Amino acid sequence: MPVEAVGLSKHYGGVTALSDVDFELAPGEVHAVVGENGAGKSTLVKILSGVVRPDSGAISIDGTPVTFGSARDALTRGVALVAQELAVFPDLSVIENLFPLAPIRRGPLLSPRRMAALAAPVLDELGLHVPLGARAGTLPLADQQLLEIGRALLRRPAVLILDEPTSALQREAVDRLMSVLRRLVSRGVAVLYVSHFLEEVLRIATRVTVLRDGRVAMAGVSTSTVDLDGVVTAMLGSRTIERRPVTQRHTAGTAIAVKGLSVPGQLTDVSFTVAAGEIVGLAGLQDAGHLAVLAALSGRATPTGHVRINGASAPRSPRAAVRAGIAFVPSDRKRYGLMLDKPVWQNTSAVSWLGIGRATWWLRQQQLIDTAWQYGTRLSIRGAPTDLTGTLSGGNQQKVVMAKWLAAEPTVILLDDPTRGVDISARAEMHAVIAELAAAGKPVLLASTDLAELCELCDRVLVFQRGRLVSELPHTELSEQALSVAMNAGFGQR
Ligand SMILES: Nc1ncnc2c1ncn2[C@@H]1O[C@H](COP(=O)(O)OP(=O)(O)OP(=O)(O)O)[C@@H](O)[C@H]1O
Repeated sequence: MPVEAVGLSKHYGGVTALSDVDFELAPGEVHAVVGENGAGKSTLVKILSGVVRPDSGAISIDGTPVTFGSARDALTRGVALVAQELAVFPDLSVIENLFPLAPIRRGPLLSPRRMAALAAPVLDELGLHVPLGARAGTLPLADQQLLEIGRALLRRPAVLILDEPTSALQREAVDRLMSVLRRLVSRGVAVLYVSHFLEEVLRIATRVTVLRDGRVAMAGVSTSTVDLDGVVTAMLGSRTIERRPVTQRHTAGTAIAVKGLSVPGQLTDVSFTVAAGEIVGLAGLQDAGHLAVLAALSGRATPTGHVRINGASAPRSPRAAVRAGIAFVPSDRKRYGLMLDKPVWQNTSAVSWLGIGRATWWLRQQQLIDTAWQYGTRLSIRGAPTDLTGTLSGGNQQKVVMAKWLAAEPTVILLDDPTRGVDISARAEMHAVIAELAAAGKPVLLASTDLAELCELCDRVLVFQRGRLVSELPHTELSEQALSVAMNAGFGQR
């Protein structure tokens, strides 16, 4: 057994993140850890990889007790972590990110040519084809995620810990990662895999452990003896997921009209309309142009062409978009979404604040905290309005991003992977909220790497390839299979 943990506990102030957790990971297995947002998954993997020290409990590797002083300490013992929050160095190049210790260990072993030679097969295996000299911060989120995985693989770990490795990845990249993991496992590597994609988990993992409220609710059960229902029941305990029927919507009038929209290098001559109350999906592989549509409509790109949003022209900046009532919920919460060093309530009121001015903002503090409670309860955010946002679990942070836009009562909703890293019950709740916004007559544009999400929510989906709008699937024709085919079909169908 390379890793054996007994009685791990971790408290943050009054919050119990992990309580008396036993966990084992064998060579040549993928052991998945699942649970709702805030269940303690990241805390467990951070302890096992030396990032966080437990309050109590013991860890042994190959039967030898270990105490990790740091992540580097764990690395020297063969334990590598790909953390949930991406930690690429944005100003360093791809190759510098892959070999962050190279400047310290200078010498013939790590000459630039040698580094490139070592990196090439790993990046190839992962399907990450980017110039080695490119600045990591300029890469799309999915490539940054692959870059981090590549960095961990180059360490040739005996134990590889992946915390939500596929949250930004398209299906093809996920499939490639699965093949890589299968190869690693066949070589005897032990893999700990944390994910909210339960089907993916049951596909790749040999065993699954479920955490609930910091405790083990299902311990290392073989995936051949448990199904999706069993895992979900263990995750939720006595609770059930409330799936409220999607409110009947009446779409009327054109709310968004786009004609000949282009963004240099990203989008070419795209035209479509969205009715009030309609949810229109945007789908495409990486760099297909669908995200450029959101950027153009939210003031984050300078487009050419003709745009009318509720009768007004396209906003020229993110601030102008906010003032025009256009909400943009990003997938990259670290970069665009949140002030992590501020309490939750300041984040949830950050957008409304732009409209009401700083002085009033302070005067209305209690009211804003109440609003944060209200949305926190609605989206089941685990954490109080006064908690620092950075102390919330990843999925709960994503819910705060959503809450801050809801609190601003927007008139146009633009969403980019809004449920990334969010657990199944919160996902259902967020879907209900999106459907309600549409039912209230708001136009919604939804980009998502989660094809099931597009099928569940959208009235129709626009499919993009290489900067062009190539097809449109009405609700009646929507399926994950159909979407996948449309996204991958040869360029220029139209
Ligand atoms: N640094 C911290 N300070 C305070 N509380 C924390 C800290 N880190 C985690 N917590 C709390 O511990 C609990 C468990 O968090 P953890 O990140 O382990 O959950 P998780 O299962 O990984 O959730 P998610 O699926 O959202 O990533 C949460 O209530 C979280 O708010």
